[in-house]
Amino acid sequence: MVNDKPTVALTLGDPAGIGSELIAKLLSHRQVLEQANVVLVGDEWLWQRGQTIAGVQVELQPIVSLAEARAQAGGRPLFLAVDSVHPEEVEVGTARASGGASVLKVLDLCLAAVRDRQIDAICFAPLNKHAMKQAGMPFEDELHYFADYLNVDGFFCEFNTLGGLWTSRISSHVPLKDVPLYLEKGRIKQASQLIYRSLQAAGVAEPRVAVAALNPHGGDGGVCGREEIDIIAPAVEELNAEGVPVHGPFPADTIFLKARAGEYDAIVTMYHDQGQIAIKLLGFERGVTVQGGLPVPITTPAHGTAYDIAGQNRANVEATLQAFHIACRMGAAYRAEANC
Ligand SMILES: NC(=O)C1=CN([C@@H]2O[C@H](COP(=O)(O)OP(=O)(O)OC[C@H]3O[C@@H](n4cnc5c(N)ncnc54)[C@H](O)[C@@H]3O)[C@@H](O)[C@H]2O)C=CC1
Ligand SMILES: NCC(=O)COP(=O)(O)O
Repeated sequence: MVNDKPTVALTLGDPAGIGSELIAKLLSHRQVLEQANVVLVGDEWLWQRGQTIAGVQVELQPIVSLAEARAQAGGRPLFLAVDSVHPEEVEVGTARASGGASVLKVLDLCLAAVRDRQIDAICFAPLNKHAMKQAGMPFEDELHYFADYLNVDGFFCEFNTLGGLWTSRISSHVPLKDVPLYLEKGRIKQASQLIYRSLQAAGVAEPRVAVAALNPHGGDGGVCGREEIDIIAPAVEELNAEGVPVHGPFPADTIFLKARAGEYDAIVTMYHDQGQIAIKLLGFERGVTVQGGLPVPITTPAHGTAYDIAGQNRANVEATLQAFHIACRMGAAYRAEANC
């Protein structure tokens, strides 16, 4: 029987990491089933292993295709079993091509289903970019893979969220030495516009967005680098002139203090660790990554595969729970948009 809840696909992530134990813990939370029709997509043996590690037992209802997820939803979480990797191909705590290929196979199924509106959102357990590259993924990360799969031609970037604070990025999973190559006025404007509009769509009428500088002390008048003067400040000025009121550039080592004090809703960061170190220090257990700029909702915890603790039942499930909550909210909006 079809109900009003969003239908959210969960995946087990990289089979050598903490994903399967996290999803077992997640599905043992009663509130999860109240929020959404959940469909787990993954290998049966890996799901069993996750439950054993987590010390939980959750009854699932098998389905044979994501096309039946909506109609079958109602009671227990649904389970679409796939054959993506075998136990002997997995060494816990080690990145392998077999693990990367498994992740890609499962994600492909989910991407097609969310694109075709058979489901409303994806929340994936941590994957491993090294393993995915070993499996032949030709992109810098999964976000580029998703964008390619979904034929996205606009700007996209990861958003990292912690409660009410969001970040977007000019550059992401690239070597630090290449970061300046990404520092273009156009990209800064697009990353600012994307987070501004996304916050508005999420109900923040007038988002307060700050743009971080690149260099120490915001370049210190040009003696510590000129990107602020030549690129970032002109981008901010143009944005303001075009009706996107963002502020900055601000020295990156202190702007998060202002955000923590509640002065900003979002910070546009110039590179991965500039935002992630701050966000993870502010709340490692609660951080979520939202795949920004895609036409479909996809979320994941901000932490990774944690190979060092995989299989030990030490993985904290809180960030996965938060990622699931956000997937539910975004999935409900995605579904409502289709019904308009
Ligand atoms: N959601 C996703 O798919 C993400 C995937 N990654 C990928 O994960 C892989 C490993 O990345 P790392 O930089 O080593 O970061 P990581 O987050 O996997 O691990 C960093 C440290 O945090 C700890 N940790 C992580 N999650 C935890 C949890 N839930 N509970 C308790 N402790 C936890 C780990 O034990 C480790 O000591 C990389 O391939 C990266 O690309 C990274 C971030 C997000
Ligand atoms: N898989 C999501 C992801 O990698 C996001 O986290 P981060 O690497 O951007 O920190």
